[in-house]
Amino acid sequence: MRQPLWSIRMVLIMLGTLSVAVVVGLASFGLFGIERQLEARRNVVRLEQILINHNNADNFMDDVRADVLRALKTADGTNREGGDKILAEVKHHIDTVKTAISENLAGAPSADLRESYSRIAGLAEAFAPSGQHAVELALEDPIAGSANYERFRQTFTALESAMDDQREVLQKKLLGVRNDAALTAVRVENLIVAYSIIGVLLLALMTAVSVKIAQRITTELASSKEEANRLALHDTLTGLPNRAFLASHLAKALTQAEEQDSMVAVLCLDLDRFKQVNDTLGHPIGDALLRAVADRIRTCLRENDIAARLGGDEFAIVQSPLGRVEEAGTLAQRVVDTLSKPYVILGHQIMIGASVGIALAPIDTNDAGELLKMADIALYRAKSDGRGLFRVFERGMDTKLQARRALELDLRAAIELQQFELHYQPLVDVVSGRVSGLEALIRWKHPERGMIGPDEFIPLAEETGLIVPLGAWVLHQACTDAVAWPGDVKIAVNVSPAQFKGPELVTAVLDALTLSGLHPARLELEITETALLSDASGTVAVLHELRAKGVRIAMDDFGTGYSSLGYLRSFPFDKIKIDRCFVREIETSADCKAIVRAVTSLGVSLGISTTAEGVETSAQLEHVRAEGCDQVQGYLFSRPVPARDVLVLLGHCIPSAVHETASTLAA
Ligand SMILES: Nc1nc2c(ncn2[C@@H]2O[C@@H]3COP(=O)(O)O[C@H]4[C@@H](O)[C@H](n5cnc6c(=O)[nH]c(N)nc65)O[C@@H]4COP(=O)(O)O[C@H]3[C@H]2O)c(=O)[nH]1
Repeated sequence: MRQPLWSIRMVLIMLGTLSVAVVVGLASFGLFGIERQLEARRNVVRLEQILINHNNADNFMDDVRADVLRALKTADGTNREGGDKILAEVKHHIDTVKTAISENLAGAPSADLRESYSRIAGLAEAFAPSGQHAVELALEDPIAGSANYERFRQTFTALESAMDDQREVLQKKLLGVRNDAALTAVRVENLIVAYSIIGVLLLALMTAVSVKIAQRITTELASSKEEANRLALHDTLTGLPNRAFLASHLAKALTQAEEQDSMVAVLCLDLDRFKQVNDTLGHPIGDALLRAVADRIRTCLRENDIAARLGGDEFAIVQSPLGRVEEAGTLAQRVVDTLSKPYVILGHQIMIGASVGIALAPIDTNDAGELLKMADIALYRAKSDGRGLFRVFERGMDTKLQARRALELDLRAAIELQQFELHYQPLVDVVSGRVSGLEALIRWKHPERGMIGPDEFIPLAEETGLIVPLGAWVLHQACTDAVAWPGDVKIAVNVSPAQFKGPELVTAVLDALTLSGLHPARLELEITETALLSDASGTVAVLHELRAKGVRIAMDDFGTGYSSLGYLRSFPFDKIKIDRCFVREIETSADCKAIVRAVTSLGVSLGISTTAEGVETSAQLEHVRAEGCDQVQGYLFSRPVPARDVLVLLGHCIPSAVHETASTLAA
């Protein structure tokens, strides 16, 4: 966009400069031409004036000659008075001649004229006394006067012929300057005409160029307006239509469907695991992945369907016209399958999935906004049902969802407001009966609902990613509380599989240890086998990193997963916690008893200690102890207690509970 505007500016600047140059040129030329014309006129006038002076001088010379002749004729010495009068006239005429000649000399416009006039002025100087002298002598002695007249006549004739020659020269010169003036006038006129033509042509050229530029600017403005409109309705990253475009398209599709008695489906889709990709591999890869997803979605559509990006990793499709409800399901499944295939982005092999929610018009509603909301509700259901699938909106879905959404909002606020507290449940050493550790168990002190247990909000926190800040808080709080306990008492903290997905876990653990000052060997992290299910190698690497810092790692809820034994091989755990479901039935179920036995003996052979969870009765304690468990945990010893009661609990309750049992057993 910048390039054309620059070139237009350059053309305008060049044309402007050219026009100014032409105008200045024409003006200077006009002034110059006028000046030359005036100069030529001045030369003509000057020469005409000289010629007039010249002719005057000539006439006066004739008068001098006549006066002198008259003086000679009347010279008889008797008429002295008349002679003096003639002499005065001669003097007067001679002065007039000399004045005219010297004026011409002064005003001569060229060097040659000046030179000849100075010669003539010399002759005039010589002729003046000879004329006077001739008259004076004639008055006194007519004979001598007559001889003297001869000398006067000669100087006079020389002057006369010089004057005649000069007149000829003057006339020729006058003719020349007149011609010159006429020629200059013609030339100036011609050039003015030529320049006027150039000016007019330039004006025409400028007008044409200006029109062209104006046209170009108009076209560019129109196309940039078009581009702005396109940008306003499209997502810049993927090129797909955006939410505004989708809304207007959906409104049109709904009207059309009503007229044609057909249906419209809205499919809202969300990418599974996109956030992790973005967080771990960086935004450039996240962006490239979104572009690839958009391309794949395009391939799933029919001609009339449109897909839009609503923001982040959320997309929507409007499928219209729709003949049968099943068509929406087919499209949704196609999208899920297409998007779940592996991607190779900038050398990274990436696997993500997609969940889709569908709402239908007119079955669910005819309102565009409502339809989008319903598709979103169905999407939410698809995600909570396990992801990688689609769900069609059903009445009643929204009530559950709204409750879930409300809980999510509450949970976010609770993290901000720190409405959580940790309770601690002792882990008792079977042999010594000592409390060798405590497990931190989170509680939510809800301002309206009272104390909420972790089962109600931990899954939601895991799903929404809120487990990351929440887990960091638990680690920090547990370590801080544990510092106040006796040095040989350990603290066990649950770590969710979701906490392994980002890079934050190691930092959170190390920060908690550093800030609290707790020795790493006193911290035990409890992880479930689910953490090892996806991206096992990444999780194992994190576990090794933590173990290298001195932190202990325990496998929690052992026996409830799918391939527990296999996971035991993937990492050298420090402890196995046998799930309470086996302990609960240890007295009645031979299987449970056998499993507890198998796990404890496995622990012995692998060098891993074992803890029995959920020991509620002395009989259960008796059994797990007989099977070889090292540690026990359960309501028999204590329910989880607030931090403030831990020291009391460490001092009194537990040892007596175990010792009682121990002595019972001994007896
Ligand atoms: N019936 C019965 N139950 C017993 C007995 N002894 C202990 N329990 C309960 O068993 C759960 C033991 O923790 P868990 O298996 O790690 O199971 C925990 C753990 O998976 C999770 N959880 C708790 N706190 C946290 C936390 O801070 N972070 C994470 N990620 N998960 C947590 O929530 C689960 C439930 O915790 P709670 O409700 O506190 O439930 C606790 C505890 O109160 C017993 O004798 N009988």
